[in-house]
Amino acid sequence: MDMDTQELKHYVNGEFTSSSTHFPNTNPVDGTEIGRVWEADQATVDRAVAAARQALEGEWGKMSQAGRCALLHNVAEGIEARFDEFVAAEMADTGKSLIQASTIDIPRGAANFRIFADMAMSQGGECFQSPTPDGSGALNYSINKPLGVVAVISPWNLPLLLLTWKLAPALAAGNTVIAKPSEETPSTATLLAEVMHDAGVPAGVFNLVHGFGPGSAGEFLTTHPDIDAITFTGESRTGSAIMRAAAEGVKPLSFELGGKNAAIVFDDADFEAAVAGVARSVFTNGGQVCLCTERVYVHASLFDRFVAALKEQALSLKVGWPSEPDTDMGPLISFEHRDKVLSYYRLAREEGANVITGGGVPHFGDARDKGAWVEPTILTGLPESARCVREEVFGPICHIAPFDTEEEAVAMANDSRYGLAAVLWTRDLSRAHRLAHRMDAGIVWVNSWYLRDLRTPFGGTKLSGIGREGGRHSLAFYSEPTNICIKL
Ligand SMILES: NC(=O)c1ccc[n+]([C@@H]2O[C@H](COP(=O)([O-])OP(=O)(O)OC[C@H]3O[C@@H](n4cnc5c(N)ncnc54)[C@H](O)[C@@H]3O)[C@@H](O)[C@H]2O)c1
Ligand SMILES: O=C/C=C/C=C(\O)C(=O)O
Repeated sequence: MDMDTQELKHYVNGEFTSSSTHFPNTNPVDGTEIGRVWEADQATVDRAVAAARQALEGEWGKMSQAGRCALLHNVAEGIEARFDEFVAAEMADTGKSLIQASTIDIPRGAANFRIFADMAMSQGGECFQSPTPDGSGALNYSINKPLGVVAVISPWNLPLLLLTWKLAPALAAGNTVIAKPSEETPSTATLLAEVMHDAGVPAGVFNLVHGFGPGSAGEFLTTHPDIDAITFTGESRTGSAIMRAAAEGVKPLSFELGGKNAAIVFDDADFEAAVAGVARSVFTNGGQVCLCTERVYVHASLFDRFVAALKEQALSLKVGWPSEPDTDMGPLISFEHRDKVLSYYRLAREEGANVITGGGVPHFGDARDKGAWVEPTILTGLPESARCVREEVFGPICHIAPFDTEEEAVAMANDSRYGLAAVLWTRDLSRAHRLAHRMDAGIVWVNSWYLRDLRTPFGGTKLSGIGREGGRHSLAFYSEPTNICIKL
């Protein structure tokens, strides 16, 4: 793909195609247009769904598990063979740092295909030897069939990682897919289509349509009568809209949604580790990770020292050109998202926050002044009822509040409509286990953040989602078990 005159097409039934309208692709570093993206109309989506159905009932549906999983390994190798192209494309769409794109986003694209190909091959089924009234006995065993034609809708913050986190298990379980990446980040999804094509994935197995949500490809997919299931990662309110769209057809849904994640730093914590760990969990990817910390609770005895230390960390972040190897943070994804984050920076002041650092837009004196940049920001002094403490901002910002007792800390951390991730910083092993059990969150890290084992259940409670992804949890969602009872 030529990034200078980028023209991003859909991938339908094994062919790259255009449609009737297109939209610009913009680099948020300096606001330059880097190409154009075709927007799928209803007819394009209809063709993609029909191609997926035909593949499911054809070559792909008849292919062995081993054959499918060997192809997924080929895809992983194809991503790695074009690693630098994927890194460049991800950075151009998002402005994320070279460090982030090359150590997290793109490696996980390949890893996601490998983990689910291997787990699908090694996962057996259930079998029971059952008693019967006449004493002859019965054998109960289950087989897993694919759900069918699956719509995959993914967000812009970790574009390849989150697309393949859904796509890989869906294909490993034998489904066919129509994927719609975020309109903000079309590039690596299109590269992936090239890799899938070259890897020999049969036509119609993986289809890619570009576009927006309402009134565009996203809505055309979620309301399509021949879609069998929907897997979505994005904002909670979008999840509500998709639930409404899917309700008529009672479609299975997998949702990974928003968060307002808390970190709790206890008085016995390794102070330096906690400061560095919280800085990482607040500012990674400019705070544009669903698992990022936006609420920090620090034991009163450490509070002033911790605030000062985290401020020092924020000021030491290199907010700069994404391609520079020591850059920690780039711009936000778009001007629209920057306006949202800046509106919370203004709101924080209106709600009476102390702005410890940040709260505005950095000045570079070069082309970056035309990009979607904000300053890393730390707040204190707000009540727990403040909107900046309750609502997801999804930017490089956190609010720090003191606590005196465990009970107080847990109560504040759990007082949220979200329940995705929590981080506990303590050396007390008993407290770590005891409080991890009490957190209203799908994922709890102790003395670490974003350490990932892809076999573990990943997802959130409350407004943070429905279901879990990861390992057998993903394969279970993308499968329909049938139990068979044989009387002996
Ligand atoms: N829980 C997780 O694992 C996780 C991971 C990443 C991001 N997120 C969340 O995602 C959000 C940021 O991502 P975003 O801004 O791309 O989210 P978003 O909801 O705006 O968009 C996500 C995707 O949904 C599509 N979409 C939007 N409206 C739609 C509709 N009505 N019907 C069908 N498709 C529609 C978009 O085009 C995009 O592809 C944050 O809230 C973040 O917390 C959650
Ligand atoms: O922004 C959300 C990040 C999600 C990360 C994962 O789903 C993962 O690491 O598997």
